[in-house]
Amino acid sequence: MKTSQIATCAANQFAQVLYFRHYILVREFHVNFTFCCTSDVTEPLLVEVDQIYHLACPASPIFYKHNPVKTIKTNVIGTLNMLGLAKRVGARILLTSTSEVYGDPLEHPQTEAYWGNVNPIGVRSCYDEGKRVAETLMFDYHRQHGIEIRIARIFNTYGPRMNIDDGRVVSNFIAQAIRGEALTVQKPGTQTRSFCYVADMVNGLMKLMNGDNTGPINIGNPGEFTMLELAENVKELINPEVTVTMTENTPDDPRQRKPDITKAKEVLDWEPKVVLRDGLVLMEDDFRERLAVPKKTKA
Ligand SMILES: O=C(O)[C@H]1O[C@H](OP(=O)(O)OP(=O)(O)OC[C@H]2O[C@@H](n3ccc(=O)[nH]c3=O)[C@H](O)[C@@H]2O)[C@H](O)[C@@H](O)[C@@H]1O
Repeated sequence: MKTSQIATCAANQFAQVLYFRHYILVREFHVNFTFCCTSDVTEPLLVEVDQIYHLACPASPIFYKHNPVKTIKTNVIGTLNMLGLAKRVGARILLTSTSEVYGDPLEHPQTEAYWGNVNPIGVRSCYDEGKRVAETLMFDYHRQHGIEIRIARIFNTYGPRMNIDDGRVVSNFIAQAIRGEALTVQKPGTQTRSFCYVADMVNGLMKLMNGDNTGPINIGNPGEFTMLELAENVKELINPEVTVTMTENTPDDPRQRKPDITKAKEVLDWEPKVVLRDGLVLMEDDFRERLAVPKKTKA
């Protein structure tokens, strides 16, 4: 029996990420996937589906901080609408939550049992607290109405087809290196992130959707890098001639982030396969093509 699925997307900037996720789903995993990107999930959606990938929300801090009211509406009203849809048609719904629910974590690495350290009134709160409310709504609908839910906590995803001007660190550094511009490391540069290649991420999401566990489950790559280390890797792999410049950071930037993926391994039999240096090269190829800057051939 064919399963009909939709994926939601609320903002143009996230559509790029969603697009390549969808592209990989269809081309690499050969699933039956009806892509239904509404212009705005804060409006009700009337479709008949079996599975809902609720991905909607701008994910780049620059974009979500640009319109915080719209961001939190997407997380709260958008999630309510998608849960309403799931209830009406009896669909299973997967929410892409985020490592941001752990805030600036005091536990390291982060397990799903950690409740987080989040500023409720800061400039990132529209996203962090928005996703926390979205998780709450998912579990309330599950307990009260018996909706089948799945929650993934995504840790920094990167890969080909990402918006070149997305503003997040991997796309920034790769575009800067290709253009021969200085890599902008935000201070202090010792803050860490764990970067997961998009194909690994999509594989994890699909296993979660089609498995038996509600989650929340961390989906991420435990390889942890400081932003200075990331810059050095990009420089070495893409353009050894570029410099690294230190720039001002933004409020509430988490100082460390690394997923404990024990649960994903046990429950989903999933772990990431692509190491950062391989993923960066795959992303470089795609960015070079779109920026029309071919790789220099050695003389
Ligand atoms: O994937 C996640 O877990 C979450 O992380 C992101 O937030 P963040 O990790 O802060 O994403 P970036 O903007 O890529 O920043 C990562 C680090 O790089 C630094 N950075 C960013 C941009 C830049 O040009 N240079 C630079 O050093 C930032 O200060 C930060 O410490 C977003 O909030 C969400 O997309 C997502 O849910």
